[in-house]
Amino acid sequence: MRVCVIGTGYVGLVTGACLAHIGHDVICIDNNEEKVKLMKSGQSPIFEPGLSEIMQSAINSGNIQFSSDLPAGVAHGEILFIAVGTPPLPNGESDTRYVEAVARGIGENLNGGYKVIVNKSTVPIGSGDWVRMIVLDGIAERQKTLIPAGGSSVEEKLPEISAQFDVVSNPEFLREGSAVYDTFNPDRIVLGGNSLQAIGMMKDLYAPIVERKFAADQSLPPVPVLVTDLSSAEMIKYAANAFLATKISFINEVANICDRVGADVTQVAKGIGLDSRIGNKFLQAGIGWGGSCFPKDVSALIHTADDYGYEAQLMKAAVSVNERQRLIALEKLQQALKILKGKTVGLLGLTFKPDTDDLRDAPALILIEQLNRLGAKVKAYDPIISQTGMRHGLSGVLVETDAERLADSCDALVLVTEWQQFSTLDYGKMAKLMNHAVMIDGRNFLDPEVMVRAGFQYVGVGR
Ligand SMILES: NC(=O)c1ccc[n+]([C@@H]2O[C@H](COP(=O)([O-])OP(=O)(O)OC[C@H]3O[C@@H](n4cnc5c(N)ncnc54)[C@H](O)[C@@H]3O)[C@@H](O)[C@H]2O)c1
Ligand SMILES: O=c1ccn([C@@H]2O[C@H](COP(=O)(O)OP(=O)(O)O[C@H]3O[C@H](CO)[C@@H](O)[C@H](O)[C@H]3O)[C@@H](O)[C@H]2O)c(=O)[nH]1
Repeated sequence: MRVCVIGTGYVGLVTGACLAHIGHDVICIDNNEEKVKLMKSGQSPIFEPGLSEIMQSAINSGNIQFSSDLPAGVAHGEILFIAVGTPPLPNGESDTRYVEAVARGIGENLNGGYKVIVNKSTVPIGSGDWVRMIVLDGIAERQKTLIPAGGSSVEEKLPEISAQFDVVSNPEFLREGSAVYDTFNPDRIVLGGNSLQAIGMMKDLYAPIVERKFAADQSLPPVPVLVTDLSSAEMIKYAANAFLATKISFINEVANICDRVGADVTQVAKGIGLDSRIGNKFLQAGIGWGGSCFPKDVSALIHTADDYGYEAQLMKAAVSVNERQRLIALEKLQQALKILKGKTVGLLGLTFKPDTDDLRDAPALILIEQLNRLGAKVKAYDPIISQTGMRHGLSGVLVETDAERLADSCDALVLVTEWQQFSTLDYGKMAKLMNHAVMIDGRNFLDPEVMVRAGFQYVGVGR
């Protein structure tokens, strides 16, 4: 099928590349010319395992094009994905201005056969109908520009724009760091809308994925496809993220109690996770959740509830537990070093999770800010950020090129991101290079006994 994906961030680029890889004819549109240039040269503007390979295979098969030409994209696609960002406004509300710009742009350029406009961005409940309205506005705007010069009556002279379309909500559940894998191996596909034709086209589009033709385990039953109304589809996305974030806040709260009573939260998580009603995923206690989605999506749902006069108490509690949790490493550093002024703290990892270069709402950023406030010097080593350096605009932190340089002269290390590489560092050597060999393991990632043998005073979270 002919597909146009508008917005080539994590979601748009992975979606576009994966759909091209499974045989669709895809054009990816972005208004950032630099990004388009980079993608045209076969390079991915983001670090995401497996993405460059998928992009390259799609480029080689001629199934993918990159462009900043929205009209060309709209003309090309039978299915038009909106995949631009929906960042948070200061009050927690979702900023939908990029979605609005794209929807208007689609309307202004619609002319021709039937199109399905798909909201893949995470958008507030009700946005499906709103997008429809904006597209219609765009069509009306264009129509005005088409009135022939000298036309006296709009009704008389208005040319026909053939613009039949439906809007579908198709929320995205991929995780950064495993986005390509998640796209080919989804737990479910959610389609919201009331047009049989549009839903039928979406099912055709995803058929190879539903039938697990590109899955790691092709013997599994087909991927469940949930067809529902627009608002429920939009709500599913927010509810899924809010539930997962709450689950993490819950285990973090349990970890803080474990710290006080002398229990080990990793054992507790194992013990409760074996209950199939609870499940063992998202029970990793640590320094709190971050990233481009959980914080903004939970806040947006709280804001929506607020708009309807409902106080989302549980979600607000999940957020406040998380805000406190992000400072837990600071508290533990103060317990170990007492005074932080003048001390040097090294951060192992900067990104909000491993296998991504994304620093959006990363717990490391708050730690850097707070350590600076308390007069500590902050250094960091991150397998990806150390390579890409200051392009990320970090301030208040010296980014080192390897873990041993990081350890040199530090008074403590904090493991912030559980990069796999951090399991095989020479911790014995690192401990010797430090002023004080203190290790705050913000992800309970390291083996406490190994750390003690390496010469560290080891401090985990709830263990
Ligand atoms: N990042 C994730 O893991 C993830 C997962 C699921 C859902 N989502 C949701 O998907 C949406 C996109 O997220 P993201 O992280 O990929 O965003 P992003 O910020 O990484 O990328 C957005 C892209 O859209 C482009 N853009 C903005 N305005 C445009 C316009 N008018 N025309 C063309 N391109 C335009 C930007 O240049 C950028 O490349 C958000 O709503 C997000 O909540 C994200
Ligand atoms: O047991 C856990 C699991 C995760 N985290 C933290 O939670 C945050 C989010 O992690 P993860 O969910 O793995 O990454 P994202 O890429 O942000 O993915 C989430 O957000 C996406 C955007 O909406 C959704 O599509 C995904 O389904 C959803 O998992 C990160 O800071 C993790 O360190 C924990 O602290 N403990």
